[in-house]
Amino acid sequence: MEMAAAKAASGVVVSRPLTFVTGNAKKLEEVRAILGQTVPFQSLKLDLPELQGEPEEISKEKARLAAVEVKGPVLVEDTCLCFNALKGLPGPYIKWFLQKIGHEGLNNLLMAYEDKSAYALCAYSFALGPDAEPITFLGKTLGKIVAARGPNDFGWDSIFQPDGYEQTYAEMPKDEKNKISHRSRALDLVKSHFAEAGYIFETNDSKKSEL
Ligand SMILES: O=c1nc[nH]c2c1ncn2[C@H]1C[C@H](O)[C@@H](COP(=O)(O)OP(=O)(O)OP(=O)(O)O)O1
Ligand SMILES: [Mg+2]
Repeated sequence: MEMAAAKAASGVVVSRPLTFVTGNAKKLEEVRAILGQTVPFQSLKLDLPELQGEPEEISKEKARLAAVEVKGPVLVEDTCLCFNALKGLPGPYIKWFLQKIGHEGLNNLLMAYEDKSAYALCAYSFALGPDAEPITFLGKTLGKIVAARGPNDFGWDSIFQPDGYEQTYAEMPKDEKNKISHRSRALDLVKSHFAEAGYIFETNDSKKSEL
């Protein structure tokens, strides 16, 4: 399907709403908090298949699949947790590692190593439609892996302590995490890109909302 994008005086009017596709409610919560005020979007709960490979490629392929499903502009995200001692693993496979071995198992993976440093990496991909090539934006936060501290309500938040902080992501107030997180850093780039392109996405109530 061809995406109609008409030039308006103030920007590019995209004739469809932007859809953020994710199967993860906690992710969506953070994206709402970080992006919500600036960029209007709707969400679609869909657990898209993820190809093995480098984070950027996984994210791009997710965007391609999402754009075909939605038939319009989509934003997707793939998050990695990378241990330096393990040359970046579990990386994109963190979801399955977490599911199978949990916080303690993830700590145990590093038992044989002195180096507990890690980084959280977020790869956002945006596609204007099913025929458009997705663009990717990366955000990274450095830290280390610690024994779980704080509420256990979002993934590996309780075992990741960002550099310069005494608290894990889980112990930090949400707005504090959202200031320094891998997710907010990647979304800053997404926001800048939308602002530069001058996109005006159609909103659900069919009012056009300017950036
Ligand atoms: O800020 C975060 N703090 C803690 N944990 C996090 C965070 N962000 C993602 N996570 C978890 C969710 C999943 O276990 C894995 C990423 O996998 P990832 O494929 O990106 O997420 P997902 O499958 O849950 O949702 P989606 O449908 O958007 O792919 O790390
Ligand atoms: Mg996923």
